[in-house]
Amino acid sequence: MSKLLQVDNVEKVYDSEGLPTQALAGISFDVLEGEFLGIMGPSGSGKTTLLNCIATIIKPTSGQILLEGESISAFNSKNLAAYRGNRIGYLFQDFELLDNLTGRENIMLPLSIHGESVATAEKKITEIANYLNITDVLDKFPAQMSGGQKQRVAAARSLVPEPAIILADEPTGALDTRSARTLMEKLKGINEEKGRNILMVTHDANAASFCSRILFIQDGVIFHELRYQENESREAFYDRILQVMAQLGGGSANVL
Ligand SMILES: Nc1ncnc2c1ncn2[C@@H]1O[C@H](COP(=O)(O)OP(=O)(O)OP(=O)(O)O)[C@@H](O)[C@H]1O
Repeated sequence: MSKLLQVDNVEKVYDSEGLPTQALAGISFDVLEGEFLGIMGPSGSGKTTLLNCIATIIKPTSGQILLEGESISAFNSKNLAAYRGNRIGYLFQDFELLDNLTGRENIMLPLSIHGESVATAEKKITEIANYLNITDVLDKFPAQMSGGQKQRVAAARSLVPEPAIILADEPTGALDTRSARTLMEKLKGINEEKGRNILMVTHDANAASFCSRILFIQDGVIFHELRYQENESREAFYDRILQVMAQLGGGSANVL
């Protein structure tokens, strides 16, 4: 499998009011084509900092990040806009849907920005809405949807421009157990059936058990790695995740 994303010796030191905090301490890993990679670790271990560096929301202090072999820090403003707009997709805990737009309009938003024709956009939306079971909420506003429906609309919005990788930060964090499970099953399906790449930060062992590989970080470096074994049950993988979490401390282990 080829390397989709390369994180090479990335260090991030925050300097707030002269008090330096090392959030990432020279972290290195690759995301391979077709992976659903989970990032876990205790609170303050650097997970969001890592995701924000990949999303170009913040700049690493040193080291480099490459997408499909290209260094994202070397992008000019045009390439950077294209990278943020359609090579990476985002899925966050708090949905971030626009309240005054319907589900369909929210999903349509990135397509309109990229100048997609209405007919093509409609076709893509119909397909993804069917897959995520949100067809009946497409004409509703976010306030008229359940949390799970909102998050699946947000997932559709992040998937529809077909980015090279989806960056998900605690996507199940605001969902009840059933909705969290549905979302994870759908994300796993999209990864396996449609070959979409996902990098997901989570505290939740259940959500992580849908990943193909998990990196555990502590103090800004990789502490451990787990790989889903072929023919392994999700429950067995979940148990292995819990064992590592017990060594690390922190995190939640609610059964989905
Ligand atoms: N803007 C900032 N300025 C200064 N320090 C920061 C800033 N953002 C994060 N930090 C510090 O960097 C470290 C890593 O934070 P980060 O948010 O990446 O951790 P995390 O693993 O995502 O935590 P959590 O699971 O609680 O969200 C922490 O010590 C945190 O206090």
